Amino acid sequence: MKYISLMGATGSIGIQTLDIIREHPESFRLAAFSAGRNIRLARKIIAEFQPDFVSMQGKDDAEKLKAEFPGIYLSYGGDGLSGVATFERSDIVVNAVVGSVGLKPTLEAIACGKTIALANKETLVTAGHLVMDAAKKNGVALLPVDSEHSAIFQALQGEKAKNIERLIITASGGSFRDRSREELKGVSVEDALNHPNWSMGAKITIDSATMMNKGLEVIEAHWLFNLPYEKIGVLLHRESIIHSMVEFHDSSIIAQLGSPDMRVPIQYALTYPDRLPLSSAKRLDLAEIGKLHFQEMDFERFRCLRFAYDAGKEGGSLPTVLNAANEAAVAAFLDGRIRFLEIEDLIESALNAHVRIANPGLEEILQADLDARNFVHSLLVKRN
Ligand SMILES: NC(=O)C1=CN([C@@H]2O[C@H](COP(=O)(O)OP(=O)(O)OC[C@H]3O[C@@H](n4cnc5c(N)ncnc54)[C@H](OP(=O)(O)O)[C@@H]3O)[C@@H](O)[C@H]2O)C=CC1
Ligand SMILES: CC(=O)[C@@H](O)[C@H](O)COP(=O)(O)O
Ligand SMILES: [Mn+2]
Repeated sequence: MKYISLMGATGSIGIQTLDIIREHPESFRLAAFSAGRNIRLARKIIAEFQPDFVSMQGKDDAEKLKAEFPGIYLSYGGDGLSGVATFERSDIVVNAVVGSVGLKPTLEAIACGKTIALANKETLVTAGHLVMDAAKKNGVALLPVDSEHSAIFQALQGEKAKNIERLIITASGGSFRDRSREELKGVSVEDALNHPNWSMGAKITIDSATMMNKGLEVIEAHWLFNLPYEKIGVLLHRESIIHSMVEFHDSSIIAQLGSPDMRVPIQYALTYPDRLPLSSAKRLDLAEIGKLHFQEMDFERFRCLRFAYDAGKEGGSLPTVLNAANEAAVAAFLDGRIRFLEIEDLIESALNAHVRIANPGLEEILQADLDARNFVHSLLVKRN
């Protein structure tokens, strides 16, 4: 029996993690979870899974639930997230919150020796050096949940890192993969949220459409697999059947395939190095699929991908700024305050304005994150 702390239980990854726990009650128990503002779903999760510890984003919501469930320990805000991440009984922490708010609790969970199942890529983009150093120092396993990284992790089982030629991260192209830059000028939020292959939270769906998601994933892969950016490539693959590949020195390529279903990589992170059946997963019928398509990535068309490679290569505090500016810009787009192509303009301005810090500590990272958000907000105020 593995005891699980789930950060972000009410989101897309969180709900699918609960599906896995529900399917395997003999293997997993939900010990603690956090939610943001969705108290209705949090209430249902408590009733079904009877966890020991729950945290809500807001104090009012935590107090309401405390009155309804007096037997459960309730907390809120940053302290609550820390409480979930470090909950004594838990063996594994699934980080499924969205954004760099996931960084501090991840570091705290690592300091307590918890295994981390990481969906929250912003954590590694914001402070990959701190997270990887802490994991190494504490002997903690960081298991990828992101589908591409899970694919690479699976392809690397039994392989030696020295034999890797390069990683090939696949990209669906997102909601606007067939539109020119000219056609992107007037796209709506609704159009952008219509991902062709995956049903995901709003922020990552917009990141897929701008291709920032792939940029964040390149940086995530750099940290998880300890490879230079020159060895990490991106390939457009519209079907999202091959979730990523590893090419070795001898020219062999190992790929992981499957229907686009996040429950597969989530479950693999929870069962690793073992596997369990997954009754709900749709099996691939390759004969029915017939053909798979691949295409070179266009860095002019997808400027955010170029920003991410450049920020990752330069390192220091720049990836922190890339991520924070992106979070602020995507939130503004989702609020209807800016147009789609302005997301990349805001990020570019924040990157240009940032005064670089070579090897930032946690306080400097948190400050750079805050400053980048404030910078984007100041630009938004000026333009209104
Ligand atoms: N969805 C997917 O298929 C994939 C997602 N990922 C990554 O996984 C992470 C989660 O994505 P996804 O599940 O789509 O996101 P969602 O937006 O669906 O869910 C986010 C979760 O985080 C909670 N949350 C949001 N802000 C805060 C906050 N400030 N404090 C505490 N909790 C908060 C939300 O609570 P509430 O809803 O209650 O407000 C919700 O539970 C992201 O980093 C994403 O990039 C990676 C690969 C695939
Ligand atoms: C499911 C998952 O891991 C997402 O990150 C997904 O990869 C998004 O798809 P694209 O970014 O390739 O459009
Ligand atoms: Mn992914």
